[in-house]
Amino acid sequence: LESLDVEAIRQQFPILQREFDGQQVVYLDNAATTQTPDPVVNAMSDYYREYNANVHRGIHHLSQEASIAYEEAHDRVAEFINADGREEIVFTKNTTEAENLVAYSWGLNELEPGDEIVLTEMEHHASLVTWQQIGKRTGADVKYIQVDETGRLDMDHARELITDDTEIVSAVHVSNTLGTVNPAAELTEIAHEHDAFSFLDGAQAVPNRPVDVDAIDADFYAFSGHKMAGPTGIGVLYGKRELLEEMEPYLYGGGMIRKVTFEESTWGDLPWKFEPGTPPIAEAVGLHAAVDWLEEIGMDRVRTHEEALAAYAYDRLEAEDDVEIYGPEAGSDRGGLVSFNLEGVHAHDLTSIMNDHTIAVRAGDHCTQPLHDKLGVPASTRASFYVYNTREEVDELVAALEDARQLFA
Ligand SMILES: Cc1ncc(COP(=O)(O)O)c(CN[C@@H](CS)C(=O)O)c1O
Repeated sequence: LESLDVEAIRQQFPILQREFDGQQVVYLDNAATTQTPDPVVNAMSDYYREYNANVHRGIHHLSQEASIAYEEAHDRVAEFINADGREEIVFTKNTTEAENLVAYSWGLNELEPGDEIVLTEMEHHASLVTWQQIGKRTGADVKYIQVDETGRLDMDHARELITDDTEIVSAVHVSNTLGTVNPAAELTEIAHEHDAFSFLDGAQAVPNRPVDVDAIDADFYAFSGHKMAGPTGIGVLYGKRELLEEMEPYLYGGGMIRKVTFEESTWGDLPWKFEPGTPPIAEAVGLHAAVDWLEEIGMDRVRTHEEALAAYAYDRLEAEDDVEIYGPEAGSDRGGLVSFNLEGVHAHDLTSIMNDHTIAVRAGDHCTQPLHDKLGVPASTRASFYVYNTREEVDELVAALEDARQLFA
């Protein structure tokens, strides 16, 4: 697998040439959001310049072009994750809304006291808070698969926790804090052994590695456009067709109906049933362009590049005596990010020092507060990589630690 031509890739991101105080930006906050390459920006500009119109098959030429582009974006995303067609691809605002769609449309209607929702201790708030609140409103119990001392899921505990009372297992595919790559297919298999649904949060997986929802056999799978070189404002809920067919929408309005009378309404075909009102048309065009752009690079090469950078960062940070790293050692089950703390320096102070060096990393709980409580730290600093990052940028990150030591430690 030949490596990426990072320089050629970087040329497509003018933002990476930006300087602050005479220093070129080192963008290592890709788990929060990735940057947007020119082909994606241009595709969205072209839409607004040449065929902007509302969708749902208006009669005029522009609406027909916009409708086709919007519908074909669903087809392209379906192909990208090996779903069975556009009917299984609902465009949402983001991963968070995709989680809420299943929670409100299925969870609120189907769950009752005695049922169980199984999450993991490393869940992002998008999943954890959503299902926690649905549990409170339905009386279903919420349980958490433990994370072991290496930062991996305790799969023995998973097998113990998932029972015939489990109705859904909602798990992060790749942890945005630990980098852990969870065994999505195995979790799904265990869930299915107990007739429970499997919902994978793929916000840190689809942008970074090949994902095949059919091979995983997930019932639901969610991710966001802005984390995969695409625009903000669009996410994806994948759902098995037969499940989405049975689910009641929870957002109503135009575009999602078949027939409306004063007394009653019936719902449109999939996926439109779950896409009320004017959808994110330009964003869908952008997401389509992002998928094309990523596929041109090749997701295997994206994964290899990220894992190599994460391994290099892990090794460099591991070599520092006063750095604590969270999550599994570098390898096949660590994605392209590293969260850590520098002894004696709060993550926010460290990240501020990093910013003095024009290095963009993230400090905080990364929307995984319960996990940080379990780790026994209030916050961590996280460096997360993408296709345009280099080993030299990792070296700059490590070098900046010295300033922090001088100032704070
Ligand atoms: C695993 C995981 N699951 C869900 C989300 C939410 O994605 P949205 O597009 O914001 O809805 C995220 C986004 N995590 C950002 C913001 S906290 C991070 O810095 O890690 C995620 O990483």
